Amino acid sequence: MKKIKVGIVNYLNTKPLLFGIEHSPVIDAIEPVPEYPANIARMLLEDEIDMGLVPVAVIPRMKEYFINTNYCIGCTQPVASVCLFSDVPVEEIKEVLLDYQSRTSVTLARILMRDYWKIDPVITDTKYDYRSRISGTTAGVVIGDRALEQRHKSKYIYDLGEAWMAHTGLPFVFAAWVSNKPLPEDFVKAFDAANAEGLKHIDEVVAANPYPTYDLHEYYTKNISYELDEAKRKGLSKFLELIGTLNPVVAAK
Ligand SMILES: C=C(O[C@@H]1C=C(C(=O)O)C=C[C@H]1O)C(=O)O
Repeated sequence: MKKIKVGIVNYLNTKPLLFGIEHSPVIDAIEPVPEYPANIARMLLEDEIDMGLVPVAVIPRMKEYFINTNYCIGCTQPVASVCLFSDVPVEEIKEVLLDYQSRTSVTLARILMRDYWKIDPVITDTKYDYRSRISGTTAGVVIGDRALEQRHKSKYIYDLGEAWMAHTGLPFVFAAWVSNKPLPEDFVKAFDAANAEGLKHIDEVVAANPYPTYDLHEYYTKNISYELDEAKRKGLSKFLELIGTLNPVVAAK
């Protein structure tokens, strides 16, 4: 049988879900494609993969989409790895560099700058590592493992998950298992069960990934929230609605 191509975010935050997938028979039904989130989004839009841990900000650009399983990369507390990093307080920021690896968080940052922080800095897209340019009044949105590193470097750290919750009172979903076609029900069920199983093995995942930069147990159990429950689905709808209020050119990036 043809394997289902699945884009898997190559960050530490995905390891618990990946552990479950790799230890489940469902691994034989898939071809895993490890990539950073913006590339997973592009591959799904271009039908190079069937499903992925897809940045939810690209959902409005899909002809047809299906949100599979009850798992996601979300947060109900500060997320730690999606932040606006700056040398100066937010109201003094003049330019914001946006992470080329992100689709959701850069969109979220635009919404929060407009509606929550009420600042209007110059927004600059990036194409490659830009972190050394975060200095003075130039701030940067950084996601993933690189954000956990940047926490040791920047004086001001504005957590985008925390700001979203302060602004809306809702949890946030960064990425979900989105497919561009309906997938077999028995596959989705097995994939859901594999995700659930992975989350029961956090201690093993932490042990397998020595990481002096940040406490991964804390990251997996307090910062990232993996259950795609009702409250998160509400947060997701609200976010998709707000994307529609952005300048269409920007929203479609
Ligand atoms: C919490 C995170 O969520 C990620 C953020 C994404 C984005 O901004 O597009 C996409 C996938 C998630 O892995 C993170 O990477 O730190």
